[in-house]
Amino acid sequence: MDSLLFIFFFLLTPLALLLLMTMKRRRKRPLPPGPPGYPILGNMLMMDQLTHRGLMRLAEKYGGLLHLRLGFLHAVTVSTPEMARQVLQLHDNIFANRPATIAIKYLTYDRADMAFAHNGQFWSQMRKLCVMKLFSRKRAESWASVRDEVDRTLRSVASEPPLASVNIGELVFNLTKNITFRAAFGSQSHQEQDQFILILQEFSKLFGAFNVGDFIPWLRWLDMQGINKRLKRARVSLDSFIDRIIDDHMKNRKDPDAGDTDMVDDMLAFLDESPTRNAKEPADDLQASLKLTRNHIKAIIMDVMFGGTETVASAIEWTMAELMRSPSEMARVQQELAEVVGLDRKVHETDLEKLHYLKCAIKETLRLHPPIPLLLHETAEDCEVAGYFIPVRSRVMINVFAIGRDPASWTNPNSFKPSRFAPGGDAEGIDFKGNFFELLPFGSGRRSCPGMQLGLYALELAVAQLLHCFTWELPDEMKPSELDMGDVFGLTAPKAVRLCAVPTPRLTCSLL
Ligand code: HEM
Repeated sequence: MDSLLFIFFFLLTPLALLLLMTMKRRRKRPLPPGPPGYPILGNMLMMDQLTHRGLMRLAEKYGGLLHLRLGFLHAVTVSTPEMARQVLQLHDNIFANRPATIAIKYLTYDRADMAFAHNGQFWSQMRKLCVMKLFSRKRAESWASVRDEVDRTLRSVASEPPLASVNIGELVFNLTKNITFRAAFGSQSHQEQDQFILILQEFSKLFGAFNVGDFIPWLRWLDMQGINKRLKRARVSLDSFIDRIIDDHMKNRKDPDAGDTDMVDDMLAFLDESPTRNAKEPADDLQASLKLTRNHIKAIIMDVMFGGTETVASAIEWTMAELMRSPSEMARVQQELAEVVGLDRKVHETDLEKLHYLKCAIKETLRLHPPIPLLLHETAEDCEVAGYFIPVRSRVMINVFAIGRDPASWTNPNSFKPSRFAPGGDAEGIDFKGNFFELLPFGSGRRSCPGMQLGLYALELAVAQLLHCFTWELPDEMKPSELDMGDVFGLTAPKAVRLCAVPTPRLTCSLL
């Protein structure tokens, strides 16, 4: 009896008090508004509405900060510039973690990459490595692969028979895939590239697969969909593929200052088993403190492949599609190209800075079609935003797509009007570097895109060359207004129907 009393007073009473205090605190600060859900399942039956477009519609009804319960998980969506400022600037240290599904944890070697690492020391060192070495401006400028691959794409278009329609979507996806593959691994055989694409495709399917265990943890062990077996197989294929490439690179070490290194070369200096790892010179702070394993290298390479391929490809395709749907805007961009570059040569990188209207058209495309429409973050602790309670480990979805079309921030938000960013336009001076919360295609703050410079370089050069070297007509006498502008939702939001168009050479010089 005595021991029962002891348990009651010394263990249960404090626990009950704690519970009461938490409930009292919670009652003062409600969760953000949201649609009602069912017991245990919460809003899981609304899964098909959790796309950028579905969430934008829900935000119109419930507001810029919206709460959903997905099984045992709290989810919050952010759909206005002001709410985005609150989570990405005011409370950025709380909102800078990343959520990860079972599949993502396994395929990133338990968050050994940068994109899925939680905000902390490891992530900040990885970020330094990426910003200073792997994705630096110097690398962008010396990225011969961008120039070479864009030229190769132009040659392939120029060699099409007259009046043949070109699938621009496929063309530019191949282009960006080749660019990132060469930047990551250097030149490899086509056979190796095809093998790697198969691995990437399986990773992509597994990243997007719905897994009940992510929402109801006690159902994890069941593996009803057989996902665990597929995850193991996918990782074994990646291991054997990249281990071979790392071994080859270790055998043929390159001078890091030679200027022709790829990302694997650059990361070898940080590999724990590397012979140069403990060399006396040069040992900057990062090299002394950051130790990478092969798993880190594999995980970072996957970040680059996923972060840098489809994003850039979909931005090129959307820019071309928006311009083809607005012939007067297309004419203005091509007129600028003719004046700045001249019709007797291709575009040089140094021309890009002078192509102001082309840049406006790209900015307007990124506003209407941000390649990553939902930014996924996770809270590191309980907090309060705009008077609402957001629990720790909530999944946060920042709806950049809805924000870019916010009627309170943009006039005619759904129209394609590049001139809004030009001198005298009502959005003049707004850029996408993360200071203007109404335009966030690259995010803002500590988790914003570290590959922005590289991405923009490939995007601007590809669009400029395609529009300068050719005029484009829609096939089969299709009218611009008939162009399908629907998108599909996944890790990115590319065009649902690939853009096809008929090119006619525009320059007096040969492209072949
Ligand atoms: C048009 C091109 C691109 C767009 C629109 C884009 C957009 C984004 C966005 C929106 C984020 C997430 C921001 C957040 O969660 O708050 C992101 C993160 C990231 N991007 Fe990009 N990106 C592009 C190109 C690239 C390229 C070329 C690379 C690599 C070479 C890259 C690598 C990454 C990585 C590694 C992250 C994760 C950063 C972190 O979690 O700390 N991206 N990008």
